[in-house]
Amino acid sequence: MTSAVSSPPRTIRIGSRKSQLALVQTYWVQEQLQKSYPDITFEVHTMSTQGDKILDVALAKIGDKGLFTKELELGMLNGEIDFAVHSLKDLPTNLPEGLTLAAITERENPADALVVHEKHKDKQIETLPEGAVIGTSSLRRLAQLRHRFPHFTFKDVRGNLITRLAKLDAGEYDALILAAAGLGRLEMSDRIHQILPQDISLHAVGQGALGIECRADDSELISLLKAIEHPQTRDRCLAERAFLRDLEGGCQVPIGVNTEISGEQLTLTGIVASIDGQKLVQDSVTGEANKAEALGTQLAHLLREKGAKEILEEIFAVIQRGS
Ligand SMILES: NCc1[nH]cc(CCC(=O)O)c1CC(=O)O
Repeated sequence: MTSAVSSPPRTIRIGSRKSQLALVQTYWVQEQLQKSYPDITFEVHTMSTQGDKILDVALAKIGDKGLFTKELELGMLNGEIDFAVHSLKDLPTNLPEGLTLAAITERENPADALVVHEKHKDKQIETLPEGAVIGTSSLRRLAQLRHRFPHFTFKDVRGNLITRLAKLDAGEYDALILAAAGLGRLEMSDRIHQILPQDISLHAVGQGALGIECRADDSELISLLKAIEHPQTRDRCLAERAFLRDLEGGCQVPIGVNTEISGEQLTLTGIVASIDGQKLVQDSVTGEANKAEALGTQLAHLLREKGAKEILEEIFAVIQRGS
Protein backbone atom coordinates (compact mmCIF):
# COMPACT_ATOMS: atom_id res chain seq x y z
CA MET A 1 0.00 0.00 0.00
CA THR A 2 1.21 3.50 -0.76
CA SER A 3 0.08 6.63 0.92
CA ALA A 4 1.08 10.24 0.46
CA VAL A 5 2.60 10.18 3.95
CA SER A 6 4.81 7.10 3.72
CA SER A 7 5.98 7.16 0.10
CA PRO A 8 9.40 8.78 -0.48
CA PRO A 9 9.25 12.39 -1.62
CA ARG A 10 9.21 12.60 -5.37
CA THR A 11 11.15 14.94 -7.63
CA ILE A 12 8.87 16.37 -10.30
CA ARG A 13 10.36 17.82 -13.48
CA ILE A 14 8.51 20.69 -15.11
CA GLY A 15 9.05 21.41 -18.79
CA SER A 16 8.95 24.95 -20.14
CA ARG A 17 9.78 26.92 -23.24
CA LYS A 18 12.68 29.34 -22.77
CA SER A 19 10.93 32.59 -23.61
CA GLN A 20 10.70 35.12 -20.85
CA LEU A 21 6.91 34.82 -20.72
CA ALA A 22 7.06 31.01 -20.62
CA LEU A 23 9.58 31.11 -17.77
CA VAL A 24 7.57 33.61 -15.71
CA GLN A 25 4.54 31.36 -16.10
CA THR A 26 6.43 28.19 -15.26
CA TYR A 27 8.12 29.68 -12.18
CA TRP A 28 4.72 30.86 -10.99
CA VAL A 29 3.34 27.32 -11.29
CA GLN A 30 6.43 25.92 -9.56
CA GLU A 31 6.01 28.37 -6.68
CA GLN A 32 2.31 27.60 -6.22
CA LEU A 33 2.97 23.86 -6.18
CA GLN A 34 5.94 24.23 -3.88
CA LYS A 35 3.72 26.06 -1.37
CA SER A 36 1.11 23.31 -1.53
CA TYR A 37 3.65 20.47 -1.37
CA PRO A 38 6.74 21.58 0.56
CA ASP A 39 8.18 18.04 0.65
CA ILE A 40 8.24 17.55 -3.10
CA THR A 41 11.06 18.94 -5.23
CA PHE A 42 9.89 20.70 -8.39
CA GLU A 43 12.62 21.29 -10.98
CA VAL A 44 12.31 23.39 -14.13
CA HIS A 45 13.75 22.04 -17.40
CA THR A 46 13.71 24.32 -20.45
CA MET A 47 13.38 23.29 -24.08
CA SER A 48 13.24 25.13 -27.39
CA THR A 49 10.19 24.48 -29.53
CA GLN A 50 9.85 24.77 -33.28
CA GLY A 51 7.94 28.01 -32.79
CA ASP A 52 10.91 29.52 -30.96
CA LYS A 53 13.30 28.60 -33.77
CA ILE A 54 11.40 29.68 -36.88
CA LEU A 55 11.16 33.42 -36.52
CA ASP A 56 11.29 34.65 -40.09
CA VAL A 57 8.13 33.03 -41.46
CA ALA A 58 4.61 34.27 -40.79
CA LEU A 59 2.98 31.99 -38.22
CA ALA A 60 -0.07 31.50 -40.41
CA LYS A 61 2.10 29.97 -43.12
CA ILE A 62 3.89 27.35 -41.04
CA GLY A 63 0.66 25.96 -39.67
CA ASP A 64 0.15 25.99 -35.98
CA LYS A 65 -0.56 22.52 -34.74
CA GLY A 66 1.71 22.06 -31.78
CA LEU A 67 4.29 24.58 -32.92
CA PHE A 68 5.00 25.67 -29.35
CA THR A 69 4.21 22.38 -27.63
CA LYS A 70 5.52 19.38 -29.59
CA GLU A 71 9.03 19.16 -28.11
CA LEU A 72 7.61 19.43 -24.58
CA GLU A 73 5.10 16.70 -25.37
CA LEU A 74 7.85 14.40 -26.63
CA GLY A 75 9.75 15.15 -23.41
CA MET A 76 6.77 13.96 -21.36
CA LEU A 77 6.22 10.87 -23.45
CA ASN A 78 9.88 9.80 -23.17
CA GLY A 79 10.04 10.59 -19.45
CA GLU A 80 12.48 13.53 -19.55
CA ILE A 81 9.91 15.77 -17.90
CA ASP A 82 6.74 15.05 -15.92
CA PHE A 83 4.52 17.91 -16.93
CA ALA A 84 4.57 21.01 -19.10
CA VAL A 85 3.25 24.52 -18.53
CA HIS A 86 1.73 26.11 -21.64
CA SER A 87 -0.08 29.29 -22.48
CA LEU A 88 -3.36 27.48 -22.95
CA LYS A 89 -4.03 29.24 -26.22
CA ASP A 90 -0.93 27.65 -27.76
CA LEU A 91 -2.01 24.14 -26.78
CA PRO A 92 -3.83 22.31 -29.61
CA THR A 93 -7.35 21.15 -28.78
CA ASN A 94 -6.47 17.52 -29.57
CA LEU A 95 -3.59 16.21 -27.46
CA PRO A 96 -1.31 13.32 -28.44
CA GLU A 97 -2.32 9.91 -27.20
CA GLY A 98 -1.04 9.31 -23.67
CA LEU A 99 -1.17 12.96 -22.57
CA THR A 100 -3.90 14.89 -20.79
CA LEU A 101 -4.81 18.46 -19.84
CA ALA A 102 -4.52 17.97 -16.10
CA ALA A 103 -5.26 21.50 -14.83
CA ILE A 104 -6.16 25.00 -15.98
CA THR A 105 -5.05 27.89 -13.78
CA GLU A 106 -6.91 31.09 -12.98
CA ARG A 107 -7.20 33.29 -16.00
CA GLU A 108 -5.79 36.79 -16.25
CA ASN A 109 -7.64 39.35 -18.33
CA PRO A 110 -8.16 37.41 -21.59
CA ALA A 111 -8.66 40.52 -23.74
CA ASP A 112 -6.43 41.87 -26.49
CA ALA A 113 -4.65 45.14 -25.84
CA LEU A 114 -3.54 48.01 -28.04
CA VAL A 115 0.04 49.19 -27.52
CA VAL A 116 0.97 52.36 -29.41
CA HIS A 117 4.14 54.09 -30.54
CA GLU A 118 4.65 57.10 -28.32
CA LYS A 119 3.76 59.54 -31.10
CA HIS A 120 0.18 58.20 -30.85
CA LYS A 121 -0.11 58.45 -27.09
CA ASP A 122 -3.16 60.71 -27.30
CA LYS A 123 -4.97 58.31 -29.70
CA GLN A 124 -7.24 55.30 -29.26
CA ILE A 125 -7.75 52.56 -31.81
CA GLU A 126 -10.75 54.50 -33.13
CA THR A 127 -8.64 57.62 -33.77
CA LEU A 128 -5.38 56.23 -35.18
CA PRO A 129 -4.74 57.82 -38.60
CA GLU A 130 -5.60 56.33 -41.98
CA GLY A 131 -2.86 53.92 -43.09
CA ALA A 132 -1.52 53.38 -39.56
CA VAL A 133 0.65 50.25 -39.54
CA ILE A 134 -0.75 47.75 -37.06
CA GLY A 135 1.43 44.80 -36.06
CA THR A 136 -0.19 41.45 -35.38
CA SER A 137 0.67 37.88 -36.29
CA SER A 138 -2.75 36.53 -35.48
CA LEU A 139 -5.33 35.98 -38.22
CA ARG A 140 -8.03 36.31 -35.59
CA ARG A 141 -6.93 39.83 -34.67
CA LEU A 142 -6.26 40.71 -38.31
CA ALA A 143 -9.71 39.66 -39.53
CA GLN A 144 -11.66 41.35 -36.75
CA LEU A 145 -9.68 44.60 -36.97
CA ARG A 146 -9.81 44.72 -40.75
CA HIS A 147 -13.55 44.36 -40.56
CA ARG A 148 -13.87 47.32 -38.26
CA PHE A 149 -10.91 49.46 -39.42
CA PRO A 150 -10.37 48.78 -43.14
CA HIS A 151 -8.28 51.95 -43.44
CA PHE A 152 -5.34 50.54 -41.42
CA THR A 153 -2.35 48.68 -42.88
CA PHE A 154 -1.67 45.35 -41.21
CA LYS A 155 1.83 43.91 -40.93
CA ASP A 156 3.02 40.63 -39.47
CA VAL A 157 5.16 40.81 -36.32
CA ARG A 158 7.10 37.87 -34.89
CA GLY A 159 9.46 37.29 -32.01
CA ASN A 160 8.89 37.34 -28.29
CA LEU A 161 7.10 40.20 -26.56
CA ILE A 162 10.28 42.15 -25.85
CA THR A 163 11.39 41.93 -29.49
CA ARG A 164 7.96 43.02 -30.71
CA LEU A 165 7.87 46.03 -28.41
CA ALA A 166 11.38 47.02 -29.53
CA LYS A 167 10.21 46.95 -33.17
CA LEU A 168 7.25 49.16 -32.26
CA ASP A 169 9.43 51.64 -30.40
CA ALA A 170 11.89 51.71 -33.33
CA GLY A 171 9.04 52.96 -35.53
CA GLU A 172 8.41 49.84 -37.61
CA TYR A 173 4.77 49.94 -36.51
CA ASP A 174 2.32 52.57 -35.31
CA ALA A 175 0.72 50.13 -32.90
CA LEU A 176 0.65 46.47 -31.91
CA ILE A 177 -2.15 44.26 -30.72
CA LEU A 178 -0.98 41.95 -27.94
CA ALA A 179 -2.55 39.82 -25.24
CA ALA A 180 -3.12 41.90 -22.11
CA ALA A 181 -2.26 38.80 -20.06
CA GLY A 182 1.22 38.41 -21.53
CA LEU A 183 2.06 42.04 -20.85
CA GLY A 184 0.66 41.73 -17.34
CA ARG A 185 2.73 38.65 -16.53
CA LEU A 186 5.89 40.39 -17.71
CA GLU A 187 5.01 43.38 -15.54
CA MET A 188 4.59 45.57 -18.59
CA SER A 189 0.94 46.46 -18.07
CA ASP A 190 2.00 50.10 -18.26
CA ARG A 191 2.43 49.51 -22.01
CA ILE A 192 -1.28 48.68 -22.35
CA HIS A 193 -2.78 51.75 -23.97
CA GLN A 194 -6.30 50.42 -24.46
CA ILE A 195 -8.03 47.14 -23.69
CA LEU A 196 -9.97 46.24 -26.82
CA PRO A 197 -13.66 45.78 -26.04
CA GLN A 198 -15.31 42.58 -27.22
CA ASP A 199 -17.24 44.32 -29.96
CA ILE A 200 -13.87 45.10 -31.58
CA SER A 201 -11.96 41.90 -30.81
CA LEU A 202 -13.08 38.62 -29.30
CA HIS A 203 -10.07 36.94 -27.71
CA ALA A 204 -8.41 33.63 -28.58
CA VAL A 205 -9.58 30.36 -27.12
CA GLY A 206 -7.82 29.85 -23.80
CA GLN A 207 -6.16 33.29 -23.85
CA GLY A 208 -4.89 34.41 -20.46
CA ALA A 209 -4.98 30.96 -18.85
CA LEU A 210 -2.22 28.39 -18.34
CA GLY A 211 -2.72 24.76 -19.32
CA ILE A 212 -0.83 22.04 -17.46
CA GLU A 213 -0.29 18.93 -19.54
CA CYS A 214 1.02 15.61 -18.23
CA ARG A 215 1.01 11.87 -18.94
CA ALA A 216 -2.52 10.52 -18.73
CA ASP A 217 -1.43 7.56 -16.60
CA ASP A 218 0.33 9.66 -13.93
CA SER A 219 -2.63 9.70 -11.57
CA GLU A 220 -0.52 10.79 -8.58
CA LEU A 221 0.63 13.92 -10.42
CA ILE A 222 -2.83 14.60 -11.85
CA SER A 223 -4.27 14.73 -8.34
CA LEU A 224 -1.41 16.96 -7.10
CA LEU A 225 -2.04 19.39 -9.96
CA LYS A 226 -5.64 19.92 -8.86
CA ALA A 227 -4.20 22.26 -6.22
CA ILE A 228 -3.61 24.92 -8.89
CA GLU A 229 -6.79 24.39 -10.87
CA HIS A 230 -9.34 27.22 -11.07
CA PRO A 231 -12.76 25.59 -11.67
CA GLN A 232 -14.45 28.61 -13.28
CA THR A 233 -11.55 29.16 -15.66
CA ARG A 234 -11.59 25.46 -16.46
CA ASP A 235 -15.32 25.52 -17.36
CA ARG A 236 -14.86 28.61 -19.52
CA CYS A 237 -11.81 27.25 -21.31
CA LEU A 238 -13.29 23.80 -21.85
CA ALA A 239 -16.29 25.41 -23.54
CA GLU A 240 -13.98 27.54 -25.69
CA ARG A 241 -11.76 24.57 -26.60
CA ALA A 242 -14.73 22.35 -27.50
CA PHE A 243 -15.96 25.13 -29.81
CA LEU A 244 -12.56 25.42 -31.53
CA ARG A 245 -12.08 21.65 -31.72
CA ASP A 246 -15.42 21.22 -33.40
CA LEU A 247 -14.54 23.86 -35.99
CA GLU A 248 -11.14 22.20 -36.45
CA GLY A 249 -9.28 25.43 -36.03
CA GLY A 250 -5.96 26.03 -34.31
CA CYS A 251 -4.70 29.24 -32.75
CA GLN A 252 -3.98 30.56 -36.26
CA VAL A 253 -7.50 30.73 -37.64
CA PRO A 254 -9.77 33.75 -37.32
CA ILE A 255 -11.87 32.34 -34.50
CA GLY A 256 -12.55 34.46 -31.43
CA VAL A 257 -14.52 33.85 -28.24
CA ASN A 258 -15.76 35.34 -25.03
CA THR A 259 -17.13 33.55 -21.98
CA GLU A 260 -18.95 34.72 -18.90
CA ILE A 261 -20.12 32.80 -15.85
CA SER A 262 -23.10 33.92 -13.84
CA GLY A 263 -24.03 31.53 -11.04
CA GLU A 264 -24.27 28.10 -12.65
CA GLN A 265 -24.75 29.55 -16.12
CA LEU A 266 -22.04 29.88 -18.73
CA THR A 267 -22.41 32.09 -21.79
CA LEU A 268 -20.10 31.41 -24.72
CA THR A 269 -19.86 33.85 -27.63
CA GLY A 270 -17.95 32.93 -30.75
CA ILE A 271 -16.95 34.56 -34.01
CA VAL A 272 -15.55 33.15 -37.26
CA ALA A 273 -14.25 35.73 -39.74
CA SER A 274 -12.70 35.72 -43.19
CA ILE A 275 -9.12 37.03 -43.36
CA ASP A 276 -10.17 40.06 -45.41
CA GLY A 277 -12.66 40.94 -42.68
CA GLN A 278 -15.53 40.90 -45.18
CA LYS A 279 -17.43 37.92 -43.82
CA LEU A 280 -18.10 37.50 -40.15
CA VAL A 281 -20.47 35.18 -38.31
CA GLN A 282 -21.13 35.47 -34.60
CA ASP A 283 -23.53 33.98 -32.06
CA SER A 284 -23.84 33.07 -28.36
CA VAL A 285 -25.15 30.16 -26.34
CA THR A 286 -25.98 29.94 -22.63
CA GLY A 287 -26.32 26.80 -20.54
CA GLU A 288 -25.08 24.96 -17.48
CA ALA A 289 -21.40 25.59 -16.75
CA ASN A 290 -20.88 21.95 -15.83
CA LYS A 291 -21.77 21.00 -19.40
CA ALA A 292 -19.21 23.37 -20.84
CA GLU A 293 -18.01 21.19 -23.68
CA ALA A 294 -21.53 20.54 -24.94
CA LEU A 295 -22.03 24.31 -25.15
CA GLY A 296 -18.90 24.66 -27.25
CA THR A 297 -20.11 22.02 -29.68
CA GLN A 298 -23.56 23.58 -29.82
CA LEU A 299 -22.12 26.98 -30.73
CA ALA A 300 -19.88 25.45 -33.40
CA HIS A 301 -22.92 23.87 -35.05
CA LEU A 302 -24.84 27.12 -34.90
CA LEU A 303 -22.04 29.07 -36.55
CA ARG A 304 -21.53 26.40 -39.19
CA GLU A 305 -25.17 26.79 -40.17
CA LYS A 306 -24.59 30.52 -40.45
CA GLY A 307 -21.71 30.09 -42.93
CA ALA A 308 -18.61 29.46 -40.78
CA LYS A 309 -17.85 26.28 -42.72
CA GLU A 310 -17.42 28.11 -46.04
CA ILE A 311 -15.28 30.82 -44.42
CA LEU A 312 -12.94 28.25 -42.85
CA GLU A 313 -12.65 26.12 -46.01
CA GLU A 314 -11.62 29.18 -47.95
CA ILE A 315 -8.96 30.04 -45.35
CA PHE A 316 -7.48 26.52 -45.29
CA ALA A 317 -7.23 26.60 -49.09
CA VAL A 318 -5.38 29.93 -48.99
CA ILE A 319 -2.97 28.76 -46.26
CA GLN A 320 -2.22 25.56 -48.18
CA ARG A 321 -1.42 27.52 -51.33
CA GLY A 322 1.04 29.45 -49.19
CA SER A 323 -0.17 32.85 -50.33
N1 LIG B 1 0.81 33.08 -29.48
C1 LIG B 1 1.75 33.76 -28.65
C2 LIG B 1 1.25 33.96 -27.25
N2 LIG B 1 0.89 32.92 -26.48
C3 LIG B 1 0.43 33.42 -25.28
C4 LIG B 1 0.54 34.79 -25.31
C5 LIG B 1 0.15 35.73 -24.23
C6 LIG B 1 -0.44 35.15 -22.98
C7 LIG B 1 -1.77 34.49 -23.12
O1 LIG B 1 -2.55 34.78 -24.03
O2 LIG B 1 -2.08 33.64 -22.27
C8 LIG B 1 1.08 35.16 -26.54
C9 LIG B 1 1.41 36.52 -27.00
C10 LIG B 1 0.25 37.33 -27.55
O3 LIG B 1 -0.71 36.78 -28.08
O4 LIG B 1 0.32 38.56 -27.48
